[in-house]
Amino acid sequence: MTLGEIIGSAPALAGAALALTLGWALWWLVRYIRADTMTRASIRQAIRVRRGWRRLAPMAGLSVTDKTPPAVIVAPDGKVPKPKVLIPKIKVTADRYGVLVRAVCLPKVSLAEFQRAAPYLADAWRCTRVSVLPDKPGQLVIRGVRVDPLVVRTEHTPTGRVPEELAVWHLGLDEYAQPVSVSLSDVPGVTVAGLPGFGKTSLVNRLLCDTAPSAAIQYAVADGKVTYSDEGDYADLAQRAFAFVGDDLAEANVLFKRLVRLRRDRSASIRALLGVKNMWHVGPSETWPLTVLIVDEAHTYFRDYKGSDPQTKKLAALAAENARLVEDLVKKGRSVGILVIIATQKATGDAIPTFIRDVCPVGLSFAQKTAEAAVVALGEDIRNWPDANPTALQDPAYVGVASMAHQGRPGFTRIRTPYVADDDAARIATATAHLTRDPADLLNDQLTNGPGAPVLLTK
Ligand SMILES: Nc1ncnc2c1ncn2[C@@H]1O[C@H](COP(=O)(O)OP(=O)(O)OP(=O)(O)O)[C@@H](O)[C@H]1O
Repeated sequence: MTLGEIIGSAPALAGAALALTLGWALWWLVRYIRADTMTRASIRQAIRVRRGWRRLAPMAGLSVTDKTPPAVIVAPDGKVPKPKVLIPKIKVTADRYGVLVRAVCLPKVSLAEFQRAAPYLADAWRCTRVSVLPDKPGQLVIRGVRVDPLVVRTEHTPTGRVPEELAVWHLGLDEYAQPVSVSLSDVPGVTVAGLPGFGKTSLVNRLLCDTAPSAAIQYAVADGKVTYSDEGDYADLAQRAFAFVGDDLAEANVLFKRLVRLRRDRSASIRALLGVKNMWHVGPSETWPLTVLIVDEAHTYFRDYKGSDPQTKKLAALAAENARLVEDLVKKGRSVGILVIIATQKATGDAIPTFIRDVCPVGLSFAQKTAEAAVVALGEDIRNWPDANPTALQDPAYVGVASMAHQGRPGFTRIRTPYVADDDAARIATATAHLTRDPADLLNDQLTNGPGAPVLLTK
């Protein structure tokens, strides 16, 4: 191409560049207009972060001076080039809650330096909270939240579709608006505690609504707050449960025994029927469903009855046996696909006996009144994490916010759980009621009609 031709095509090139720029600007404008108010504010924030980065980074100690002279030591005019100040390259994206900044590390400007600078970045970016975590090798991800995700109420409308992953409980958003979920395949027991009216039922509703469309899960409910199944929080969900008991200790005892028998029978037959020792190696199925026992207002079933009259003694014996049976399910149920969820609003040691609480790998607590109650709910370690202590969640703004302990990980995570309306829960339960089966019947069917040698079941 000759110089003349290049000069001749310049207007066309300039036109193409202008069209591209206009197209890009239009795309951004449409994105901005279509976004909700919170996201718009974050988009403006992201622009400020990008614009101000070159000045802010050196001031926050996030730059490094490259003193090595370039290949040409002395420029033609005789001046020695100045050492170069390098600053980490960043890429900024925005969402409803704030900005996500990916930064490339430099020598001596890495995770520790960014973490040290986090409070300055939070001030400069007008964020309530900034966290810095490693991303890919040599890269970091900085999360800055403009709005505290814990105080923004969210809602969840269940789809009624079979979940892609049954054994995942999507709990909500953490304090950096990142989704938090727990894998139920690793979890034999979950405890949920908290003052009345702070969101325990809504949390359990979400699990039920999201998983109920699958035939590979069955539920049993013991609700200590009611006497009959048509009362209380689980009234609408009862149709999707293969067993339901109210506050009668003896009835609960029968249900717990029934489930311990199922646990034993599954243990005895799992190798013959599934060919594995752990159900999670093949996953739950319609014939071997994940069996979830929900014990709400657990205090009713486990509390310490004191007194020497025959009636009190009988109740004390039943309560002690109930605790032992539930402990059996939590300790030995995981590998055969039994999960126990224990909820309580009482914050005394006998609401969830410590020998049960300590074998539940996941513990959640909504607001609590006292430090002792927080320890009862989440264990002694919560004393070392004052920021995450559920006693700090008593403000009405924190209805629906829980602090979570996850065994195997240090510390606690605070989670904004979404509200699930009772009507939605009822709709899902009605639509999926036909999937309800007793797992013990399913097991017996398989043993009678299925492959493998007959297995001796417990009496
Ligand atoms: N995640 C949430 N987000 C916003 N509001 C919520 C949330 N969960 C519950 N609420 C509000 O709090 C009210 C009580 O919630 P919920 O019944 O779940 O509390 P609870 O802890 O189960 O109480 P109780 O122990 O008395 O059963 C709900 O009707 C709703 O208005």
